Amino acid sequence: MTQADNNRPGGDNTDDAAVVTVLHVCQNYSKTEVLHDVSLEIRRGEIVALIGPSGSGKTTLVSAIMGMLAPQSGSVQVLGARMPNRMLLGSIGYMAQNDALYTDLTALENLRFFGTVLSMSKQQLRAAIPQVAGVVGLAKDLHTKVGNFSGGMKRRLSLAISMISNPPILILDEPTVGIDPELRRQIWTELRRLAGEGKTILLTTHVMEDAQQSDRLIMIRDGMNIAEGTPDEVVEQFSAPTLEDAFIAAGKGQDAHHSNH
Ligand SMILES: Nc1ncnc2c1ncn2[C@@H]1O[C@H](COP(=O)(O)OP(=O)(O)OP(=O)(O)O)[C@@H](O)[C@H]1O
Repeated sequence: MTQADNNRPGGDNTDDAAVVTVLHVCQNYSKTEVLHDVSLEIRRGEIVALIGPSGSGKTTLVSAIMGMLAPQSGSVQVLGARMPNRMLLGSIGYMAQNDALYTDLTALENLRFFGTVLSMSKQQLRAAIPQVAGVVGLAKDLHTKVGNFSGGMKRRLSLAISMISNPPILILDEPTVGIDPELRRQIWTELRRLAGEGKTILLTTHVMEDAQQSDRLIMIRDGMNIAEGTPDEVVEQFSAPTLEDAFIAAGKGQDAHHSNH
């Protein structure tokens, strides 16, 4: 553990400590309930995937975990602190679903900008920028204006930015959209390395390969946590041959549940 980790709130977490604890969270927009009594726990060094169909509440749940919204009921704790908590912003590297990048600036300038916002020194940036750019395969494109990047390159730059300050928690909203299989593999190797160092990684995904590679899956449907476990356990819970079949079976089960109420 680095000195920086020790200085962070809750940075002395032991290996099996819960880094994220969500308890009975409910969230409504107007009269629509988007999250219904969601509880979950994520431990240090785990890679957890939230999987669920479009509109099931994954991004809303992630926003509550990050403290970008205060849920109407229930609680969220991150590194032992109740969220929302501004002190924890620097401890969470976030990759949003919509790339929030400066298109008039180069990739290098974007990385420098976001690193500076996080109070990184010039020396820290000099070391971190080539490292994170290498991870996402953008080392040769650092001097290109982001406005000239493809969609996948923008996703990769957003991922690099989320990692720039080496935060203990990464929250990645659909990180591999538009990323080709070879680079996806490279990114997964890096995520595994980071988890091995004790980083905690939460991602949302529709991509079954990503779900399959995660340590644990949390299936979200209609704002509810309907299944949880390792990929093999989830497949078993639905008596399905593959994860994709389990995902489809979960949808059918949920539809049947609705028609009975
Ligand atoms: N600020 C908001 N105001 C009103 N409704 C919202 C707001 N944010 C999200 N919603 C609604 O809440 C529901 C859940 O949205 P959310 O973005 O959390 O789903 P998601 O699972 O992340 O979907 P996707 O996979 O498509 O990103 C959707 O019906 C969405 O329209």
